[in-house]
Amino acid sequence: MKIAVVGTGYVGLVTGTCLSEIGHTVMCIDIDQNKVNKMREGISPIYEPGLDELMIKNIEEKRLFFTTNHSEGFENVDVIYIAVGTPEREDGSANLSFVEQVAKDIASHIEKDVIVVTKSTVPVGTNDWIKSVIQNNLVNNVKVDIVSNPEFLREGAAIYDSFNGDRIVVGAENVTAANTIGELNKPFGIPVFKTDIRSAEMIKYAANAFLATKISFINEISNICEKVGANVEDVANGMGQDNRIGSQFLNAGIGYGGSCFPKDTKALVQIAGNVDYEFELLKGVIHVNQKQQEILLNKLDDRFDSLEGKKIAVLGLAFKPNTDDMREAASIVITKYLIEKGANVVAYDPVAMENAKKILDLNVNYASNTIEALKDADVALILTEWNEFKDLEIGSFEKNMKLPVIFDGRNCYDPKIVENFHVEYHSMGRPSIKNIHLLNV
Ligand SMILES: NC(=O)c1ccc[n+]([C@@H]2O[C@H](COP(=O)([O-])OP(=O)(O)OC[C@H]3O[C@@H](n4cnc5c(N)ncnc54)[C@H](O)[C@@H]3O)[C@@H](O)[C@H]2O)c1
Ligand SMILES: O=c1ccn([C@@H]2O[C@H](COP(=O)(O)OP(=O)(O)O[C@H]3O[C@H](CO)[C@@H](O)[C@H](O)[C@H]3O)[C@@H](O)[C@H]2O)c(=O)[nH]1
Repeated sequence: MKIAVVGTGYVGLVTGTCLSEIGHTVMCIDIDQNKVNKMREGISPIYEPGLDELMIKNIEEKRLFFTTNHSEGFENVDVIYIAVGTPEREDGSANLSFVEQVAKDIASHIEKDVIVVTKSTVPVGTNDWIKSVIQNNLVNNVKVDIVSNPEFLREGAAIYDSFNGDRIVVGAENVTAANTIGELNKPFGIPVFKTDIRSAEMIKYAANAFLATKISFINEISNICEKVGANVEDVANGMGQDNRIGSQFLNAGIGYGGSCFPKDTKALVQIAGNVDYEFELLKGVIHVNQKQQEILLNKLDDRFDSLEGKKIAVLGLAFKPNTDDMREAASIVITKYLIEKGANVVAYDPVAMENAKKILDLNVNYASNTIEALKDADVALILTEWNEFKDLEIGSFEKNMKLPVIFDGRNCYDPKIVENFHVEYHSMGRPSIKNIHLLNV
């Protein structure tokens, strides 16, 4: 099938590349000329394991193309995917201006019947509105069917998820459109769940809100564990072995970040509010998440009289491992606070430092590796659980830091192993280890 994908952020680029990999001819359209130039050469503008290789393969096999020109991109296509951003407005609601522009672009360029598939995460009712925007602006006499096909990929595991997802959700206004999109996705070998458009739109928000709820729930349990002397990792393990609960998304830490959970939970509160329903539980989930970074900072403040002049090594800046995405990363709030307190912040992240430099306080310094960041530091804060940090010998903290005090926001180390070293180790929801009494500090 000939497909156009509009918007080549995470979702658009991964979707376009994977659809070409299963045999379709895909034209990816983006308004950003620099991005398009890079992608034509097989260079992904985002760090995503496995993506570059797959792009190059499909470009070489002449199934994957890139353009900034909508009329070229829409020429002769059977299906158009909308994958532009739906960022958060100030009141928490989703900003649909990019989607509206795409709907108008589609209306003014298509010359044959098409199915328009919305991949972007959009509030319930948006697909009906997209259809009306297209129909009100159509230049040619063609038929447009709308399908909601929300995306469930995780950054850092996007290619794996595209080929191994649990389900593909297809919300359509008629059986023919649903069947066409089901067939188009068949080579992925993933079960297709067909429903109506509004339910499909709601599934996306409900799924993200539920996962965010799991995280905030375990974070609250973690906070209680600290006070009662329990170990949240064992608690999560013991809970997760119950199949009704499941073991995933029960890692306590400094809360969820990224381009989706923070914005989508707030948008769902708005969606509910628009129909006079107060989503109390989800409001709590959002509040707990905001508090979780403060909890780490409060522990740091309790440990030291002042952070003024202290060298603080920050390990990990991205919102999660295996990505360079800094959107809503915990490191933004945490480094800002440390700088305000007069600390000397030296940060290191394996891939996110270039993006971090555009966002973080200008006073943050950057090291070129973990050991350089730890050198003579008074404190180490671990904010992202990259394997590179998890695999670090605990002895490296002891050897390189002035004062080996570690605050681990992501529970990277087994306390039983840490106990063997002269370090002070504070993690989330687990008893602290204070093994530096010999240093008399
Ligand atoms: N990032 C994720 O992991 C993820 C996962 C699932 C769903 N989603 C949802 O998918 C959507 C896209 O997210 P993203 O992170 O990929 O977005 P993004 O903001 O990273 O990228 C959007 C792209 O669209 C382009 N664009 C904007 N207007 C355009 C237009 N008129 N024509 C062509 N291109 C245009 C931009 O230049 C940009 O490259 C959002 O609704 C998001 O909530 C994201
Ligand atoms: O047990 C856990 C799991 C995750 N997180 C945090 O939650 C955030 C989100 O993690 P993850 O879900 O792995 O990454 P995303 O790429 O944001 O993916 C989520 O958001 C996407 C966009 O909507 C969806 O497509 C995915 O299904 C959904 O998992 C990150 O900050 C993680 O550190 C935790 O704190 N504890």
